Amino acid sequence: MNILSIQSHVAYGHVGNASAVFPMQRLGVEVWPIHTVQFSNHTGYGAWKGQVFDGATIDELMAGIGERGVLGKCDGVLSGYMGSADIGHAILSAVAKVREANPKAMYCCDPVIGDVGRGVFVRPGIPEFMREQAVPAADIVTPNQFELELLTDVEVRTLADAHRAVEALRDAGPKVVLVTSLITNETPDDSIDLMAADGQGTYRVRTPKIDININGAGDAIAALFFVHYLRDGSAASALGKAASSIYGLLKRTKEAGSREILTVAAQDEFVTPSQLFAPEVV
Ligand SMILES: Nc1ncnc2c1ncn2[C@@H]1O[C@H](COP(=O)(O)OP(=O)(O)O)[C@@H](O)[C@H]1O
Ligand SMILES: Cc1ncc(COP(=O)(O)O)c(C=O)c1O
Repeated sequence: MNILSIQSHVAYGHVGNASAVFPMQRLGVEVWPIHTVQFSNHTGYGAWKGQVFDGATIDELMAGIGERGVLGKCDGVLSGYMGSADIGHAILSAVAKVREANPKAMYCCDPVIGDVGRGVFVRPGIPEFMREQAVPAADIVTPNQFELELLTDVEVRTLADAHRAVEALRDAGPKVVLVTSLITNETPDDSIDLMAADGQGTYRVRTPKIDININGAGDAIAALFFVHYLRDGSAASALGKAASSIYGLLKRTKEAGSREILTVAAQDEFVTPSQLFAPEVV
């Protein structure tokens, strides 16, 4: 399997492609990473150095890959944090090129806009771009609860609200939705939920909440969910596997007291999670 992964990259630590690429490789996937930025470290540190690339750079790399004649072998495109609408347009043009060469290729869009604690943290224009262009073009989307609410205008307080919002998002285009970090009024204080739907059903996984606040978990779970969905063709199966792997990864990270997720040291969690969480139909 070959996946084109267009995301931010950091030299030190694990967010964006630096969080998503290795877990996919560890699962045996050939990954073609294109970086939208190259920073020293993630922005959670408050200071960083490096460059933001532009749409033309992505177009150029896509043209080069196209010249190798391999786009027909690309099974999927994964995108994350976009940086600017210009980069967003280049990502959608990359998706179109891949689909032209392989009509069966899927596009998984992590519609990074913000989260419940921080609010919107992307540049002006990006929320509208996600809503009007990226989400309708995607086969799979992986919003957190904040992004789900923003993209659908549905306030999610109950499980029924979550169902309504997920169906509204599916009506907008993507047939598969994974909601991360979902807290409804039914979620116990010591737990965190994930929900996934694919038209065959809607499923939930509930794991313990770990006392850790870390960057890059969303990037890794979107990558794992995408790979497992492409392989298994089932949101329930992909949800159970991806959620179990991320829980194991974060548990090991907490035990080690690390500021960065243990993408390398805890890599066995990607293949054989130490604890398996089975999805329930909701
Ligand atoms: N503190 C935590 N405890 C348990 N699981 C967590 C925790 N933080 C993140 N996760 C897991 O990682 C997933 C992705 O995290 P999320 O916060 O949505 O990503 P990000 O903010 O990095 O995009 C969550 O759905 C959850 O399964
Ligand atoms: C460049 C870059 N990409 C991606 C991320 C992903 O962060 P998070 O997992 O918190 O959404 C961050 C977070 O700091 C970042 O700095």
